[in-house]
Amino acid sequence: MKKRILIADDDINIIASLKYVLAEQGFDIIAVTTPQSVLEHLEQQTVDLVLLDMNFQQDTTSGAEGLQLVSAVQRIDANIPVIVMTGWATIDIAVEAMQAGAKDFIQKPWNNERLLSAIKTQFALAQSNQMAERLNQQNKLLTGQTQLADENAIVAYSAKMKELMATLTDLAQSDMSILLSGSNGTGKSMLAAYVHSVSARAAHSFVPVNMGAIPESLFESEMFGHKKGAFTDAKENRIGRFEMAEQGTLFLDELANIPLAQQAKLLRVLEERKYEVVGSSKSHDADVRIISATNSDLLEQIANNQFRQDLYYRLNTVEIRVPSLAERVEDIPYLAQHFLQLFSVKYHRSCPALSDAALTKLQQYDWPGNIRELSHLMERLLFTSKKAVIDSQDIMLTANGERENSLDDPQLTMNEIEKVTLIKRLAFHRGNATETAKSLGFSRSGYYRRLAKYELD
Ligand SMILES: Nc1ncnc2c1ncn2[C@@H]1O[C@H](COP(=O)(O)OP(=O)(O)OP(=O)(O)O)[C@@H](O)[C@H]1O
Repeated sequence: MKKRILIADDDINIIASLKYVLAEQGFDIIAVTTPQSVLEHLEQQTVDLVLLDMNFQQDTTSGAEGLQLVSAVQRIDANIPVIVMTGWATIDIAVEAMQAGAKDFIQKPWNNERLLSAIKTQFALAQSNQMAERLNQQNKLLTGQTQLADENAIVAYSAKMKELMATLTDLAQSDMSILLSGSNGTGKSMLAAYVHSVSARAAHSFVPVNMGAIPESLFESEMFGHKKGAFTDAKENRIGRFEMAEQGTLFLDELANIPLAQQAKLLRVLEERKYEVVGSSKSHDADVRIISATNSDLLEQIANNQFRQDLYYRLNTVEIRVPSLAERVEDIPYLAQHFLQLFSVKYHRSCPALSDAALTKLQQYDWPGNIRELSHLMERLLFTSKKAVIDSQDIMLTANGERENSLDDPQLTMNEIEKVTLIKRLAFHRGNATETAKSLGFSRSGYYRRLAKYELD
């Protein structure tokens, strides 16, 4: 949009030549000849800059009239830059005008280049002030929300996520088994907990179990519990996950990692709605709602005889696909700010803002690790950028979606090297846990132990 300049001078010849010079530069010009009409115009329309004569009556040389007008303009809108002009320039008038709020001072007869450069400088300054003010407001808003920072708050602004949340809220009212599918880090665990929290079972426990992390030999003991002495290592009675989730929700995460033999045991419990504690023959009712999650293609696993079809049908009364982050780029700015806020509260640091260019960069990246990756990046940026406004060059991403973490850094400890390697390998296998563990030579439980250790889970 064209910038609008208000010229105020009582000499119509001066107005004519200023108009000529400025209109040629593409500015929209309004010209007035009395102090009163300056104020009237400012009250009625948007003006981006005022070019003001300091002496409206030719015989006055004090500049008092101009000074009063500068102050009056400031009272109407302190953000409008005022450049004063006078034919009787003295350093005193210049100083007074600046003190009254003028941003610059031009001496008549003026030099066109100097005049244009002064005007352009004011427009550039006004724009950056406006930007700083916007960021300041955003920061205030975020700091004001500090008390409300909630790591369980689900960010869902995109149409896809709004629809998904509405479906889940609806399904939560039923007792149906829900299978959440989607890549790693898309929020499946969080959404499972959400369903529980708005369901009729909310007053009871939500019990997550990472099926990949349970050693095969301990599956029954973990899930159904054991009696003291039931096997060599059973030194105490142990409550299983089904019992913990009694009347609540049992969340079976990484479902595809259940070995076939254990799948049969789980299926029996789900069919009969009864289970036995290891070392006891007494049956317990399994009053739990099951939500499960997977990032694998279960149909492919069924076709390869790695997953039981009957168990799949038992668990997927409803199957919901959680979209990857790249499929909901509209959420990225909100998520990024949400995590910056959460981490700044956690680490007692002031919360930085993200520049528009930084947000664009985040939206153009493909996020193989999805929301978890975004969250880790925001945590890291809080320490590496240390700026009030994070800009695009502060964000280290590469075009193919891999992080620029160098293992050659001589400062890295062995743990840090392991963590970086794990992150890189996970990204390489696009979040596939089985492939990542296999390629690093870790057992499934060893892999999950490390994920937990480095807080990558
Ligand atoms: N919509 C969201 N709003 C805010 N935070 C989110 C959202 N979705 C996910 N998160 C956060 O991102 C991280 C990863 O989410 P979560 O663990 O639920 O993903 P997941 O799909 O279960 O991952 P995995 O398949 O690896 O188990 C968590 O810290 C979670 O709190």
